[in-house]
Amino acid sequence: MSTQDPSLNPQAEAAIDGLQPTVEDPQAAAVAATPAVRRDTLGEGDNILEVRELVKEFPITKGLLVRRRVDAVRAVRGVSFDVRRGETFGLVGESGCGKSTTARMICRLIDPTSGSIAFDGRDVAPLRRGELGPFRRDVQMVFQDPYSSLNPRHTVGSIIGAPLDIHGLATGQGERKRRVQELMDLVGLNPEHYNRLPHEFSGGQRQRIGIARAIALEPKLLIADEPVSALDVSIQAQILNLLRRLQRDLGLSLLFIAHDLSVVRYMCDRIAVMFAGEIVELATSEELYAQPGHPYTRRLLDAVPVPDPDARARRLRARAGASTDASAPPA
Ligand SMILES: Nc1ncnc2c1ncn2[C@@H]1O[C@H](COP(=O)(O)OP(=O)(O)OP(=O)(O)O)[C@@H](O)[C@H]1O
Repeated sequence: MSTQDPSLNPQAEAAIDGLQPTVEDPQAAAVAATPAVRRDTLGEGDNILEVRELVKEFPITKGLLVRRRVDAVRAVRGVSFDVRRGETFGLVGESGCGKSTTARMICRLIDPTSGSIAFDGRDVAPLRRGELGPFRRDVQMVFQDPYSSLNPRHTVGSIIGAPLDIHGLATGQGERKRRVQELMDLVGLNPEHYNRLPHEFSGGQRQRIGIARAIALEPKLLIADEPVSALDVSIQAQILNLLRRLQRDLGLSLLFIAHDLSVVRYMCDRIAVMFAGEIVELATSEELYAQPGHPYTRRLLDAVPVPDPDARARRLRARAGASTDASAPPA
């Protein structure tokens, strides 16, 4: 798989690919068996993105000389949702529920098995690599791990400037440097550090580099895949504030992916809760927190830390049954 971006360390993909399936859990099966409550709002409003019945199966093959498909991991099982222009839409669920796979399909980093992805009114799911040019400019991604998603041998200037080069948007070296330094300033980095290498920056600063690279092409939709999970708690709020400010100032639509409902609540207008490759609930932030409709959502809410002596017991209860394995999902 190629993203055509030399500044993107292949480990960024490997970090997502290397996920280990979690242990199957009978309690999780009981949760999944409960009928899904859907306060769905499909088809309303001015949508920048419309995802319908998106499916991703990863084949499981056997054989040394001739690979035979024996089964498939159904990572995403018919997911549908809309992202409205200018809104922050949250996709939340535990590790392994299919959030990153959904994001990677929407960006067309991987091909969907079936389903449609309408961006700005046009279905991009059937487009071939060579036909994705303008779409690649309009949809950009911020990755989870700022340590492995930046090429350690490239300077910050070349990392942030790479999308400008690829899309031929910088007319000369001076113009390119001016634009990159403008972006560095916008995300709170010192423009003087243009020639520094990623290892000279802290985790939070590296994530700012990743964000500057993602907004370099002035995208319409930014997909942030767990952008603060790898950062110290003290730094997380700074990066979330930066994303909120950019979203507001640049008029971005934001698809925000997280496993932590407390983070999503702070960021999002509407939230979709994913479980075992499906969306089990979709509601506005206020609705979801005031009246969670699905038992799984209630368990995720139970896991949110609260300054309460009983919180630990609730967290342990939630953790006891909160793992899913997409290769052997609940019935
Ligand atoms: N390339 C792949 N080949 C086979 N299975 C895969 C592949 N990529 C992901 N999976 C499986 O698909 C399921 C969903 O993975 P995905 O990375 O989308 O989950 P996630 O919700 O984003 O988790 P996390 O929050 O840990 O990133 C997992 O069971 C994972 O092991």
